[in-house]
Amino acid sequence: MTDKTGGAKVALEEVRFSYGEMRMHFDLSVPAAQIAAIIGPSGSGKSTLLNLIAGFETPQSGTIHIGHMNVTRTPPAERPVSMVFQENNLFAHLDVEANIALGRSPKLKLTAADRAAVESAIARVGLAGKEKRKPQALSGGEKQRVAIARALVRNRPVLLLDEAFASLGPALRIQMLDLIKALHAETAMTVLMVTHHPEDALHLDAALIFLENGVVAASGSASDLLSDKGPEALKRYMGTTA
Ligand SMILES: Nc1ncnc2c1ncn2[C@@H]1O[C@H](COP(=O)(O)OP(=O)(O)OP(=O)(O)O)[C@@H](O)[C@H]1O
Repeated sequence: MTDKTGGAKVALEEVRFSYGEMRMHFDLSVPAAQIAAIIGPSGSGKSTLLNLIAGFETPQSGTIHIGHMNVTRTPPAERPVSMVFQENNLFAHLDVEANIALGRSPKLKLTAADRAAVESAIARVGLAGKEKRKPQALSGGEKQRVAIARALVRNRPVLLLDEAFASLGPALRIQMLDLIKALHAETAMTVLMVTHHPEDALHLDAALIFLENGVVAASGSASDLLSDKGPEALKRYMGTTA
């Protein structure tokens, strides 16, 4: 796949959302074609932030823009995003090819162009020869490759990864990060990635967004924020304060 999808800017303005007592307030902007890693303690609001962008949750107030589109009240399927979760991305009764093709046509009514896009995505994520396998015959890493291929054929400018590689071992996680890096270089999509590994942001040369208690406590380049001069709150999270 060599077509440049081209990313879109993701901007949340004064977005407020709460689950009971847990009040969250997001004001942030990720430029088009940037990779941003979202880190922070458990319960700080990382998944909620992605769910608001994807449309699985709706803000109580504030606005969300993706590119020039105000998507604050837009249903998830109509937003220009794809999302990959930690698990359960695939339908167990469908083979690799069909699981990916769902990204083009939810009823699997495929045109020749759709089939070509699916074939190309399968090759791009390194699954050629495994098209007819069902998810149960795939490793954890292969399953996530299928989910990424589905996102690729959707051709959306924003990719959301919610701890997508958390259940993989370290070497496989790095392989998947390298795949994202290569796909990003080809498509220039905007990537927002929730991770419990701040070093992932360094590996991807990404921006870092650090959440604490439902707000952005720090943001900037990963190498700056993770250096000695980074904010105290981040050092506490990293366990690097004296
Ligand atoms: N569906 C829900 N109903 C009620 N409260 C929720 C729901 N989902 C999340 N919460 C609460 O909202 C807060 C933020 O949750 P969220 O899942 O966004 O955090 P997170 O940073 O992704 O955490 P983790 O790293 O553990 O996945 C937490 O206090 C959580 O308990």
